Amino acid sequence: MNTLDALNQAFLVYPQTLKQKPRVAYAGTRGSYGEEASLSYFKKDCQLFPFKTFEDVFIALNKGNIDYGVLPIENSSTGSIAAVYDLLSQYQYFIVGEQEIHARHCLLAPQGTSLASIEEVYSHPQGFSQSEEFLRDYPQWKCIPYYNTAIAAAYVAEQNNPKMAAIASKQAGEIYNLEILAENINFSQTNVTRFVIISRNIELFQDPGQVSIAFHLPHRPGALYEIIGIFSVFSLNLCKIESRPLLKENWEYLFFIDFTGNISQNTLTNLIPIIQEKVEYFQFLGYYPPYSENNDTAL
Ligand SMILES: O=C(O)C(=O)C[C@]1(C(=O)O)C=C[C@@H](O)C=C1
Repeated sequence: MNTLDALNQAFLVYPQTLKQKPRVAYAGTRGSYGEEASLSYFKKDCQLFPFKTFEDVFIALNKGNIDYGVLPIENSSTGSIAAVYDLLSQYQYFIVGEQEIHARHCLLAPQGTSLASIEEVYSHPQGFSQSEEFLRDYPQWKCIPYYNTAIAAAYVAEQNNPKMAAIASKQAGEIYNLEILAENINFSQTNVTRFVIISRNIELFQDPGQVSIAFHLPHRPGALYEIIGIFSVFSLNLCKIESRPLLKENWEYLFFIDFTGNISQNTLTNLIPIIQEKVEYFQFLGYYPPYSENNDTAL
């Protein structure tokens, strides 16, 4: 089914409501930011399925074993999470919502450990980059990338070795009985990670106001300028542009755009064909309620 037909079909059942106790997949384990984002979005009324990697979440969705996936897409201080953008284009699933989480990282180690005994630190690469300034004071530490912040904390707890520490949430420290050697080590004190909720189908929950699309442009002068101009004509507000390399063509890119504005079914059915005409490839990623702190759109 083409994008417009799928979108119009979704409008027939708008607004959709979440089914009871949806099966929700996230990357991590207990105490991860992914778990926190899932529980915050689904208001604890869900069955949680933790997986090791971001791609495992897409695979579970593909198998039909779960209803929704929850994935980090962007951090306020380190920017886009490129792997998730690439997976979104690869798997062609849809964003149906978003959730923001304050990521307050801690340095965690087995009880009784001192800073001086640490030699190795485990975390997700995002945990390291968001704590870059703190880590600069300890150049002797070896930073070892791990699947996820909380999986790293669980591993350090299991090893029970005073040479090892993890960067993860305070909650992970409590769950795995680790000592908190330093708190709030993220360099930005407003460190927020934005998660997207993905589904196999387009689902339109109450008051969607943000659209995400991706496209590949012909390589000619003015191609991007012309697309950007369309948003201006429709009085739409561009919130984010990201570009990712196209694997089959060196130095060519897939552009991801998020926009908001006064968007109706009519706006989308007029806008999408105009964009499609100007691009070589178009992917509709979703029309969903933008995050707000007292957001309970899904339930
Ligand atoms: O969910 C977690 O705990 C993760 O390790 C993943 C992740 C990420 O990839 O951005 C999630 C939130 C924080 O930004 C740091 C790490």
